[in-house]
Amino acid sequence: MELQLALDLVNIPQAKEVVKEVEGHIDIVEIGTPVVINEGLRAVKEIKQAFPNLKVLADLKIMDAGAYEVMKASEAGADIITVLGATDDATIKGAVEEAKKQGTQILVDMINVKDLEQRAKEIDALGVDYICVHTGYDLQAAGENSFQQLQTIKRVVKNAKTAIAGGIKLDTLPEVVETQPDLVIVGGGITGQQDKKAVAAKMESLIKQESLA
Ligand SMILES: O=C([C@H](O)CO)[C@H](O)[C@H](O)COP(=O)(O)O
Repeated sequence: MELQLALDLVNIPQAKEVVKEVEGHIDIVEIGTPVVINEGLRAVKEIKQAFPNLKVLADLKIMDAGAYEVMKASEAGADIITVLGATDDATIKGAVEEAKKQGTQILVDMINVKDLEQRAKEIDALGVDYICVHTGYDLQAAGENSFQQLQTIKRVVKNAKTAIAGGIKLDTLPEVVETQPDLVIVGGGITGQQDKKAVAAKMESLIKQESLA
């Protein structure tokens, strides 16, 4: 099980500061969608250059032009790029083919997918690397989470790795790791804390314990 730090509400210098603080405790650093909107793929490039030992995920949430956008993110230094599960298969296939050429990986974000079980099976057959359940900020504000959805994809996904994102905090992490996703994505649960390093270290320890169990 791996831990991904999601950076959403920062600029590039702030992103570097946060990563410097917690880099020993995370596996992947995510350049979040709001950061890409504000700073462009330059954010991916600068973080990869500054932290070459960490994998960098570009959260582009691709909905169209899969191959082209994956190519651009890969050229900027991304190791993993996100595509939305709600899009059509042609976009996902294009993204997967291009990622293979580039030596990068595709994480499909299932945010707002209505028939999760059926769509997860379809997407699993397309050769993606990760399938991720995700409750976005707007539904988190309404008290929702994806813990139940994680159990669904754990049951039906046979090839891809499974991942979960959306509002995970230190106190809810044990419930998440019990279901054994391959990847846990945490943003505000680390970035919103006073002592980010201590929280990331505790999360890492919970995740590694569960991986050994
Ligand atoms: O993908 C995300 C969201 O849609 C904003 O871009 C976040 O990175 C993801 O939800 C993880 O962040 P937290 O919910 O703060 O843990």
